[in-house]
This record gives sequence, structure tokens and C-alpha cells, in this order.
Amino acid sequence: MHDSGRRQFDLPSGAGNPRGLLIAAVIFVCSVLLLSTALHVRWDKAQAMAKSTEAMQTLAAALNSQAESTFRVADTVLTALISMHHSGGHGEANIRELNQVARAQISELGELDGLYMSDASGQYFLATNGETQSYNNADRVYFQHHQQGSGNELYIGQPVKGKTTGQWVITLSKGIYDDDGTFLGVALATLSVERFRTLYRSLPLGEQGIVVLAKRDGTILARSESDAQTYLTNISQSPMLKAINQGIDKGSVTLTAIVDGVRRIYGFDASPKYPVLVAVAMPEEAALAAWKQRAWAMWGFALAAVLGVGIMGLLVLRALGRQSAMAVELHAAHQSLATANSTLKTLATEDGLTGLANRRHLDGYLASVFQRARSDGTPLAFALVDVDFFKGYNDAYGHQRGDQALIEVSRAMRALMRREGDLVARYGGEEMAIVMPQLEAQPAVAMAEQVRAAVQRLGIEHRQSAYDQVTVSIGVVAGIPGDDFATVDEMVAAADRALYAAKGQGRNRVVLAAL
Ligand SMILES: Nc1nc2c(ncn2[C@@H]2O[C@H](COP(=O)(O)OP(=O)(O)OP(=O)(O)O)[C@@H](O)[C@H]2O)c(=O)[nH]1
Repeated sequence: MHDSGRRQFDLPSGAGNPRGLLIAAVIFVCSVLLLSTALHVRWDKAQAMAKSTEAMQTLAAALNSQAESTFRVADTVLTALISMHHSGGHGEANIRELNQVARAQISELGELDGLYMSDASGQYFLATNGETQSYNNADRVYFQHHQQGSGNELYIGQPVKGKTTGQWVITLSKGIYDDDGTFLGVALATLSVERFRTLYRSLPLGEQGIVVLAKRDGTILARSESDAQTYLTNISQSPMLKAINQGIDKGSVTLTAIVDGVRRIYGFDASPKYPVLVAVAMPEEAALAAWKQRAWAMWGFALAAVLGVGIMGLLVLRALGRQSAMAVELHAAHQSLATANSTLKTLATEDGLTGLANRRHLDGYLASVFQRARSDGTPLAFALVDVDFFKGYNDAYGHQRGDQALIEVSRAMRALMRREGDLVARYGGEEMAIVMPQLEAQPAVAMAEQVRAAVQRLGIEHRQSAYDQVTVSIGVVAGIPGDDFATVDEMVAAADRALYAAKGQGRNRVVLAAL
């Protein structure tokens, strides 16, 4: 009972402070949760960025290939027209045929907006849109480019507002030269900027997405978001153009635009055949929108888990606290029970007035020493001590003084008991008993005599006594249990008879029982 109580009480502070361990474990689990979430969210962001970057690059490559094939068509048609002009000459019939072929090409090839040919003065002699006589393109940059001698190369010029259509067009031109290289004019194909814009705007890049078709020198040819100003803008200073001009034909870069302050992921791809490139960009925010949602969900989950672990930790802490309080209470209860037990034990074995062993204890003790002495064959002595004329004492001095006298007599008796095993008990009323194991008659009588003398020495006044003071009469019995007396009762009766004899002989004396 005592042990288990002790174990329970030790539990909260035992095993290296479980509260501290629990708090450390909760902090550890929460930290791991938060850290792993942070790492996962970071990794997920990097993945999202990588995916978008790859998508931008792929899209740029596809759009570049689309632009390149359009330019190739124009290149081929212009080469064919120049060849026809070269072989058929500038006669009226050939010019008419050239016009017919050109118109047929335009209606067949959706990519081209118009086809034109002008002579060395810039005067049109072929135009699929409008009247040839009305226009002259000698003022155009591309005209002057070919006039200065450009060989067979296709020249991609700056977008211009078409003289025949009034629409913004990309000009693709080739110079017309005779066999000795004399400049004869220019063959021109125009591409509708709007056609590119429509395609670029159809791509799912969001409101702030950008697609740009530009020349390597930074001239913008077409742009998803465009106004007239766009075509006068030059992007040669952009990091992309710089990279391309350093020989990096494709790649990606994340930039914050100076114009609108939007951070975008750019993918770019430069054509190996023509001096053009396509750049595609989407705002970083759009690229990371899905990731952001996932990140919120992940953080939400992590925080909920942290909260859950925290609450569980608190509950366990409270339970531990309760257990600890219960253990303390249990311990206190156990202590008071132990105290009560020992008090009870004392009460059960002690006489309340004199503090001597009580009758109950005497009976048990006597039975056990009697038994042991009988089996060991050792002697046992027993004495009955009775206060003389005690009734008279009570009558003369009152019951309380009588009690006091009993207490003093008891104290004097107990003071004489120095042998281990000797027991002084209150036999009943004013009668006491002494158990003296392993003592023979003579020393037992001597001990009884010491008791009698000690009581007398107390000198307690007793006017009703023949001795004028409190005295005791003692009946002593001693012998081998089993041999000299068969039972405890026999032994006690012998002592009682001796006491009776002592009384009869005048009191204040010791009488040894005859066996
Ligand atoms: N004050 C007090 N008196 C007690 C106690 N126990 C017994 N007595 C009294 O002790 C007295 C015993 O009286 P008796 O048995 O007549 O014997 P006695 O007067 O001592 O006479 P003898 O034994 O013949 O000398 C009674 O008056 C009891 O009331 C006690 O605990 N306190």
C-alpha cells in the first residue's frame, strides 16, 4: 500500500521530468511540421516557376517557327516574282501577268497581306491592293536599303502604315537588280500586324501577358499589346536582346518591366534563318497563382496540425498536472492514513491514562511469550501490582488526584524496566501487571521489590493508608510454562493468589506464589 502510493507520487517528477519532455516533443513536432511545410512550399514554387519558364520557352519557339514560315513564304513568293520580271522583262504583257500571279498568290496564301513591285524611281508597277500609279515608295527605308545594293537577302523592315491600306504592316522586301547589278526596283510583301496580334492575343497568358515579334536590332514588328507607338519603340537594350546578340538564341529570364513595374517570366527564341526573335512573357503572379493556392492550403494544413498538436500537448500537460495533484493528494492521504493507523495502533495497544500497554496488548503478549517459553523450556515471570487502599485515596483526594497517582506509579514502574522483553501493562483499574520473560523466581521477586520500593519512594501522601503514603502490593509468579503451570490463566491466577496473600499480610509487600 505504502509502496504503490510512493510510486504514484513519484510519477510526475520521475523519468526525467515528463512535462519538460512533453513540451520539448511538442515544440520539436511543430518545428518539423513548419519547417517541412516551408521547404515543400519553396520546392513547389521552384517547380511552378520552372514549369512556367519551360512553357514560355516552348511557346516562344512555336511562335518563332510560325513567324519564320510566314517570312519564308514571302521570301519564296518575292523570289518568284523577281524571277518572272527578270525573265519576262518590263513589257506591258509581263507586268499584267505579274499582277495576275501576285493577286492569285495573295488570295491563295492567307499569310500575306499584299504584294508590290516598284521601279528604280519607287513608282509601283505591281500592287495587289490599290492602284499602282498612285503610290511611290522611294521614301521608304527598305527602298533606300535595296537602292544601296542588298543582294538577294530578304529585308525585314520596320512596320509602316500601308500607303494603300492605311493599316500597320510588316514589310518584307527584296531588291530587283539586272545581271550587271543595276538597281531596277523593289519587290515588297506586306504582312498584317493585326494578324500577328490576333494570334498573340489568343494565347492564354492573362491580361498582362506579352508576346513580341522583334528584329535582332530591337525593332518591334508585332506585339500582343500594341499601339502606333509600339512600332517606334526599340528594345535593343533589353537583357534578352543583349543575350541574343551575344549568341544565346533561346532562353528565359525573369524581369521587372520598367514601364508597368510588373515582374514577368520571359521565354525567347531567335530565328536562325531570319534576324527576328519572339519573346513571350507572363506575369510571375499568374505563373504562381496555382502555387499560391496550394501554398495557402499547405500552410493552412500545417497550422491546423500545429494547433492540433499544441492542443493535444496542453491536454496531456493538464492531465499530467491533474495526475500530479492527485498523486500529491494521494500521498497526503496516505500519510494521514499512516498517521491514523499508527495512532490507532497505539490506541489499540496503549492505555489512555497511564501510557502503559493496555490489557488487550498484555493478553496477546503474554500468550505469545508463554508459548515461546513453553517451547524453548525457558522460565517466565509474571507479577500483579495493586495500589493499596486506593478506594480510600479516591475518597480522600478525589478521582482526578487518583488518576494522577496512577500515572506516577506507572511512570515509576516503567522506569525500572530495562530488559528487552519486559512489559508493564495496566491490568485493570488500579491494578498493573509486569511480564518478565526468561526470569526465574528470585530475580523476579527482586524486580518486584524494586517496584514496590520505587512506589514508596514517590512519597505520595495517603492519609487513608496505614503507611500514610501510596504503596503497592505485588504478587509474583515464576516458572517454566508447561511444567509449572499449564496455561496463562493458571499462571495469572497464581499471581493473583500471591497478591491476595500480600494484601492479607498487611499490604506494601511482595509475595511469591507457591507452585
Ligand atoms: N481515580 C481512579 N480510581 C480508580 C481507577 N480504577 C479503579 N479505581 C478505583 O480503585 C478503587 C479500588 O478499590 P478496591 O478494589 O476496593 O481496593 P482498595 O481500596 O485499593 O483496597 P485494597 O486493594 O484492598 O488495598 C475503586 O474505588 C475504584 O473506583 C482509575 O482509573 N482512577
